[in-house]
Amino acid sequence: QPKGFPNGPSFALPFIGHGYRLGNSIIKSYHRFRGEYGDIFGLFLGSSRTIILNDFDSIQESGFHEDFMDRPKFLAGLKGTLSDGGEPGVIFSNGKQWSEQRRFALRTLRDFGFGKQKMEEIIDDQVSQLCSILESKQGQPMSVFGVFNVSVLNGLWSITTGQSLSQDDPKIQRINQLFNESDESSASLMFLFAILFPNLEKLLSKTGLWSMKFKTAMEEIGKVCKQPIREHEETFDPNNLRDFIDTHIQEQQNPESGISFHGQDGKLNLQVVTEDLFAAGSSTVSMTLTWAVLFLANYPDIQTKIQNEIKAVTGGNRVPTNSERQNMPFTEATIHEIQRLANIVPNSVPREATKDTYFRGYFIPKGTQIFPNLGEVLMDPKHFSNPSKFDPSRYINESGKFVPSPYVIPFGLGKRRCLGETLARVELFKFFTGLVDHFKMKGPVMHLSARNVHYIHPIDPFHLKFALYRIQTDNLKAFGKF
Ligand code: HEM
Repeated sequence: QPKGFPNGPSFALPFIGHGYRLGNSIIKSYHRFRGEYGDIFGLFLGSSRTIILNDFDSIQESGFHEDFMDRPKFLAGLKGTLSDGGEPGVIFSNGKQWSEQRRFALRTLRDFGFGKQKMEEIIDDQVSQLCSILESKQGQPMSVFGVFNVSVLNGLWSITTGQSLSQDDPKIQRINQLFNESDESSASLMFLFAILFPNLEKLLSKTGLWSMKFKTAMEEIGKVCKQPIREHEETFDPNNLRDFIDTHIQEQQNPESGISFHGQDGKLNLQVVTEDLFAAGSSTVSMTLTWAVLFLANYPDIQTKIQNEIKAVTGGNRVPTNSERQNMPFTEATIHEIQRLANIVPNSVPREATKDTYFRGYFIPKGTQIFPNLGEVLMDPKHFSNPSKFDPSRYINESGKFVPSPYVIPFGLGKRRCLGETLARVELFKFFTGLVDHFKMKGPVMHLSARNVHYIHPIDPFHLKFALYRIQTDNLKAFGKF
């Protein structure tokens, strides 16, 4: 490594770098390296020079460091290329076009409300459909793995396209299947292989010997998203903006809008931003909810406490509204604690140094990948006493108020922090209270300690399936729409 670069493990091998030192859990290995080399350590992931940031202060500072704003180019060109050669969309885009599309998407999601369709109503509808499906199981043991996927996807479909689909609609079922395939593929060794050796991957897929499922799934998701965009372009009415897609089309027609909305670039950006919302906003929310069920099933007292809190706020004949959250400190605290321990995006999304630079006294050469290791902060004993313990009461002060911890950072920190945080928080609250209000969740006692749960790669479906066993739902009550 160059002089002044953060210390880290020695002996990187050609092509795989320190891959051979990571064992079967990257999360555990990083924890060990932090103990050996300190809060910031360096290593080679494949042939990419990388630094891993493991403490709150460095993650926060890096989030605002102007030389660390870009995403790495390893999936470059996957979703098409803009006229300046850049990446479209938000997740993997960079520079001016990233900031324009991000600002637009943030604003549109924040002010969301098209016609009579408010965001909360869309989510309520999904919660209600899901509860009916679970009720139809009549308390029989069932696996909750994947149960939330379609509801969350359906909500996103409504927000982006304005169409409300039923749970068994073939389109939404297909998107769900494709995302499952792409999640499984991106958790596999072959995915790593394809990223390390892109040319070989291209050759294999051209000859039909092997193709990266992640890529084919994402391509098909792209095609599915194209259809409603085409329909919206044909029926667009500037006086009646129906949804996210319409709002983007309006921006494309506005001569004063940013350059990334103009011409073919504008069309490609709409396509990829829509896909990005699906890609970033589906399994993150549904996996968090799945972990929520796992924790609730293992802590029946907490379940009862939340049921009582819901009853106290609503009088027991409806589910709470999003604005009633402030009167439900224990529910808020429990969701906060679930997000801390579920650790859904443990290493966040990587960024890249755009030039040779200095960070906290270290020299960081251009092209270095930066991974904010959020999981280390979420479990840091400096910030959480007995961090392995599932304990929502740690966020409740003496006067019974919910006090969120600044160190619970599942959405990341800085200028590229999660764009869908507001939506995710509403979804988590609505699905969570809807479920607890309807069902008593029981499951086999979790033999895994919270620390072990934390170490399982949360979006690796095989591991989660292994951890979840079966959860039994007992019908408590069903009223009105809910
Ligand atoms: C529990 C749910 C969620 C979690 C834990 C989560 C977490 C994250 C994290 C850690 C990042 C990377 C931040 C960084 O690079 O600093 C991210 C980025 C992003 N998230 Fe989320 N997310 C969630 C839900 C959502 C939802 C619902 C949406 C949208 C519908 C969304 C859209 C995005 C997008 C577009 C980015 C890229 C932002 C950028 O590069 O500027 N996420 N998310």
